[in-house]
Amino acid sequence: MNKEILELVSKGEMLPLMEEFYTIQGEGYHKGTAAYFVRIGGCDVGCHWCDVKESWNANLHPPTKTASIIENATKYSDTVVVTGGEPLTWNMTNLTEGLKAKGAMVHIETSGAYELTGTWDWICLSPKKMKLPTKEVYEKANELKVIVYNKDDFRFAEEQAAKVNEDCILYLQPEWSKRDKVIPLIVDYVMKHPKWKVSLQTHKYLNIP
Ligand SMILES: C[S@@+](CC[C@H](N)C(=O)[O-])C[C@H]1O[C@@H](n2cnc3c(N)ncnc32)[C@H](O)[C@@H]1O
Ligand SMILES: Nc1nc2[nH]cc(C(=O)O)c2c(=O)[nH]1
Ligand code: SF4
Ligand SMILES: [Mg+2]
Repeated sequence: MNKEILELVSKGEMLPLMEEFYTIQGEGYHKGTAAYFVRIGGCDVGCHWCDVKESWNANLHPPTKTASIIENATKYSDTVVVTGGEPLTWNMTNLTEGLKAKGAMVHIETSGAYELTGTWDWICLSPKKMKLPTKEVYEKANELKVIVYNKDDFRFAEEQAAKVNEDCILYLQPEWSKRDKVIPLIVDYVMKHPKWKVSLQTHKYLNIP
């Protein structure tokens, strides 16, 4: 990236866009609802089971004018889900304010590991052990979505639930490759601890993006 582009990216006026697609939100509270997904490249959290590792290296994704992302997304849907990669790697103020000015509801999928920028109608916080969320995102999260890969993740889930605000909706989501093993554990756990709900990656069962 040349100096001029780097400067625009640092201001959030350009963003490394990996892909964008109109689909059905597969996970969490809004699952089943049509939404336009904007996937921004760049993440150094390093989850070994991440299902979009191709997103990690921001340099592989073309710096794209935020104004054109906004223009395009709002043609498809009045709900835009910003994901990645880790969207909070970047300054989200421009993108979210532009989308909201066009009347869109703006959601984020985030690990919460970096400063919370942008104005959001819905924050899905999916915390990761390697890089814990910031204090602000625990206070503002609308849903907490903990990925269950092994039994220790139930302990981690409770530790994270103790940090979020009291209105935050609590989900346990099986790590995809371990689903056969962990789904029975999650079902059992949710029946014993009904403040939690199950979230599945329903788009993978529907064979949609
Ligand atoms: C790819 S991440 C991108 C957004 C952000 N970096 C994050 O982790 O929240 C989108 C969502 O997918 C979840 N996820 C990623 N890989 C997964 C897997 N193998 N099984 C289940 N959920 C997964 C993440 O925890 C997150 O909730
Ligand atoms: N359909 C669909 N729903 C999703 N919910 C969160 C996703 C993500 O990767 O952030 C995702 C995704 O990739 N596809
Ligand atoms: S934080 Fe999100 S994008 Fe980054 S490695 Fe973990 S699941 Fe993947
Ligand atoms: Mg996904």
